[in-house]
Amino acid sequence: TKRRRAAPALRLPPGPWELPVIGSLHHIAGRLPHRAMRDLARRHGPVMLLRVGEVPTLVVSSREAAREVMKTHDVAFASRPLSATLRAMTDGGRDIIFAPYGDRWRRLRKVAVVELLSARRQTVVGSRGSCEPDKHWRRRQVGPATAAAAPMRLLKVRGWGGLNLRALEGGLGAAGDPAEVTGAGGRAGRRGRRRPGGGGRRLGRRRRRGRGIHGEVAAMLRAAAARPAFDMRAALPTLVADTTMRAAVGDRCKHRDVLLRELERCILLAGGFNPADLWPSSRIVGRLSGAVGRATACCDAVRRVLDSIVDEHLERMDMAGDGNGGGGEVEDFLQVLLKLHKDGSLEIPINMDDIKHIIFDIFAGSETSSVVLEWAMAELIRNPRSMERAAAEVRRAFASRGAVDEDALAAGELRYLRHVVPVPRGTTVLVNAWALGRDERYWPGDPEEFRPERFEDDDAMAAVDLRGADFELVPFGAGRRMCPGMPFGLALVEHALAGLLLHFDWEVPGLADPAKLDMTEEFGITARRKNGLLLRPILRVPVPGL
Ligand code: HEM
Repeated sequence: TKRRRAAPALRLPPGPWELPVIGSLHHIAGRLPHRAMRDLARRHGPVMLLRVGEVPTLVVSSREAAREVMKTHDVAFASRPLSATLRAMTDGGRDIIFAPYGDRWRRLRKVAVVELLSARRQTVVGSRGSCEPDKHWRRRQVGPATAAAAPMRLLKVRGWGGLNLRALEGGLGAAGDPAEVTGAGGRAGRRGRRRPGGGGRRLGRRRRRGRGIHGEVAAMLRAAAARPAFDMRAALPTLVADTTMRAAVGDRCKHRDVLLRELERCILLAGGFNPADLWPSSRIVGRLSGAVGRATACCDAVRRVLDSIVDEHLERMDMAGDGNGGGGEVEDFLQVLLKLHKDGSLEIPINMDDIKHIIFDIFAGSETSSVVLEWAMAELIRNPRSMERAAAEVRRAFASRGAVDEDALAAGELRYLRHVVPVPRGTTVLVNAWALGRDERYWPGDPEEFRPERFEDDDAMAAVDLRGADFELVPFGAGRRMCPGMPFGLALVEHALAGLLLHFDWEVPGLADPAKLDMTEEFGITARRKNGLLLRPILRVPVPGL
């Protein structure tokens, strides 16, 4: 085909790396794909080209190969594959997560980083209004972990990631763009004081309405204290959704449950191996599959909710007259986007639909935080010694203060040269982050075992960085498309977990041996727990406000 003739070359290891998967699609569809692909990689090597339906799919399962994709050839792999389902869901990539790499993606991401996810904003969003943003950030970035942050480091859950989706769009070896916004922890954090789009005008930094991370976590803890059994599966996504929407649209969203339900559908559709996506050239398969129709329905339902949120905002902004809405006290992310739309100051104009996609991205992108929290709680329940140690440390740090203190928490060869093999343009690339985080070569001992002590100072693995520098642990991805919500996600996860461990001991009702807790995984675009997590809270440190 045309695409094949234009094939660039990627350095790959020797071996039988091209496998037709059509005959054994059950490997992928019937089991968890990341686990199935890890097993295939053990037999066939860390770089395999699978043919999943008609789609050439390069599966990458070693840190060297992951580095090739996400660092050496980051530009070539800087787009994500847009299957028919994803195209329907995102109006052809009008959002940030699935926007094709280029100027438009760069500018949208920059707006999100600067106006919502940067350290400065994160502090505003999460704070009780007390700490200085820059100091707060610097301490988080370079400072040695404080005593309070130490227990949280113990709780790093290895291999959070599922499959990182990338697509080979451009040629390999293209020059990088020095003006890239890589994430809130990088250059963007330092540059994040200017208005995106080059306007140079500083956006108002007013105090936000209501509470941020601290307040939402406190509300969850009060709810836990009032119940004999606490349903983590319901509570954690609610916590994350409320915190994120407060930051994005200024308040809790009254349509939160509808958005969560639609998000659930999107995640299943986006991560599923839909026939329409695997045989894109077949109209019959496309029609029979129904996935595109379901994706369009999801997209429409989300748009209806966001329509009403946007209308309310516009009304408030009109009434306030100063363009800020809410009586001049608040400027949330949606207002920033609406103003950019109205005054056209973003070099690449955004329309109202784009704005809705971006807001939903923020809502959807943060979902991972609740997945991580639920896994962390489940692992701690199964490993009472780790739980005991973590809870003891959190209580030592915070019990005398009566609550988690945000400021204290914040203070914390290429063997591929042998063969050069053509990789067709348009190939889907799956970096199996899940497999990397469980690889015996990088995590000796029992790599599947939850052992937070791995990350303690005297262990060889303590220096492994989860911010995209060490490719055996890439929960937030790496390179240009790395997660821009990392500081926000980490702050939320750490704060919520510290609160849960500070105030309560936890038990599983009716389960005598915690080691028997069900840990089955479910497949979706993120690696989630299959079954819920109903836990009994036993109050240890009074919850403030009760
Ligand atoms: C613990 C929490 C989180 C984890 C583990 C996580 C993980 C990830 C991963 C693995 C990627 C793909 C990176 C790649 O392709 O290299 C990603 C992308 C993204 N995440 Fe997160 N994330 C988290 C929290 C958040 C939050 C809180 C937000 C927003 C509020 C967010 C917004 C996004 C966005 C917009 C992208 C797409 C970036 C782009 O394509 O340019 N994430 N995240």
